[in-house]
Amino acid sequence: MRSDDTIFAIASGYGRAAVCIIRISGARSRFILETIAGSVPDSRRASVRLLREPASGEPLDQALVLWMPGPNSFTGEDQAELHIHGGLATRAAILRVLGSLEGCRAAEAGEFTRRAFLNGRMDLSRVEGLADLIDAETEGQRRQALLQLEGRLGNAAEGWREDILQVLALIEASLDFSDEGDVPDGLEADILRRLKALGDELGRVLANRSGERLREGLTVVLAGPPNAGKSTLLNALAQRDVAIVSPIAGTTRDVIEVHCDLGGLPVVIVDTAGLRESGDVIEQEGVARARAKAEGADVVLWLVPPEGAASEPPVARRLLRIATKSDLNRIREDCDLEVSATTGEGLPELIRALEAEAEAALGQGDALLTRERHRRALERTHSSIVRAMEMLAFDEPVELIAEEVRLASRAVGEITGRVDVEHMLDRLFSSFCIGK
Ligand SMILES: Nc1nc2c(ncn2[C@@H]2O[C@H](COP(=O)(O)OP(=O)(O)OP(=O)(O)O)[C@@H](O)[C@H]2O)c(=O)[nH]1
Ligand SMILES: [K+]
Ligand SMILES: [Mg+2]
Repeated sequence: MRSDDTIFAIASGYGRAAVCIIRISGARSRFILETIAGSVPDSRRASVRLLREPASGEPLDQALVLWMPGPNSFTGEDQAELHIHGGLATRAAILRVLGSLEGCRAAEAGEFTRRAFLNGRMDLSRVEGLADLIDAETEGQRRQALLQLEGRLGNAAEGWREDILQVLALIEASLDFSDEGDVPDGLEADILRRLKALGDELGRVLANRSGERLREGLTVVLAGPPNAGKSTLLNALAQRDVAIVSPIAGTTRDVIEVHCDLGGLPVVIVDTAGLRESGDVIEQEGVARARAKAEGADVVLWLVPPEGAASEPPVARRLLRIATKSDLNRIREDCDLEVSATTGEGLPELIRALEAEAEAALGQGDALLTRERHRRALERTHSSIVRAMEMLAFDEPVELIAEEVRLASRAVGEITGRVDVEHMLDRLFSSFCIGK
């Protein structure tokens, strides 16, 4: 695979459709339009063209054609789009012709966006925002992904990096003033103040985990004794026949997950094996998985059947006790809610309770971090800042403190995928030259 190939791909999804959009990017985009569309339309003006097989001149389709020269295109390269008719034979014919042209090939997954990143059109955080936007299944996820695509995290990370580099410049500048090799007192207070403000801010950002949860969904685990009605309730909540239901205790062994949209927030509902001692090794494994799932869950719904629960509920962050099969009219005490999956009684209340849990855990989308990757980079940034403050307090050598601050700038740069830290330092120091 060559990175200077011109690539093409269907951008509008597969299957029969009214219109199919083929996206093209690379140096031969103009040549492709000249070859199959006869001529290149005005830049960024949708124009109708008859597409022809280059060798025979035979018509392939009537299409809307776009020409978007670089560098102000999505990928930064010359780009074209063919809006063709969405029939399977039409698209197959045009893809075949494109593939037969020299220097042109089908794109790999993510290759358009990879080129956009490599050409500096998008930083890594925006690339991730774009991926999340395409995957977004709920309103909350859509909003969060769009904010990230628009650069909310990327801009914040760039701002932190600029602050860190300013501190670094001050530390390096103090080399010129200091005889003892440590930071002179006059500068030390200023540097400490800046580091402290930054450390506090990053600490606040790290404390908010709702962005990652919103991206992945709130996990709600259905747990309880065998035959409590877990699988029946899962099917009722999912409004689909996902899990096998039977009067036989020990029906469910595997962990079954269903993604739901509750009030615009993503919730993953997990059905598990009924908790009991069992001689059956497969059921034992199911029970072990059920316990592990419950322990990692955001919310456990502990299902209590009419005959009561023989075992204790698992350890959980949040636990709601749900009396099941309320149509059987047996009173259970100490339950938060009563439901009947058979009649639907209590289901709206249960859904509202879950919506409230999701709202509380996922917040209003004000979190900056949406992935473990961001968190790890920012944690390293934060600990380097804290260490640099300690080193300053202990009058350690300037060079060592500078190195620690440099580590912080590199770690925060990973969020946007910036690698040219050194270049940035060059620019900064050229405008910051003191005395020499
Ligand atoms: N009357 C009544 N019966 C129910 C209700 N929910 C489930 N049942 C019945 O209870 C039995 C067990 O239901 P399941 O959903 O398989 O229970 P489970 O907790 O998943 O059981 P295991 O997977 O074996 O642990 C089945 O016969 C269901 O039809 C309900 O709301 N009312
Ligand atoms: K069952
Ligand atoms: Mg079950």
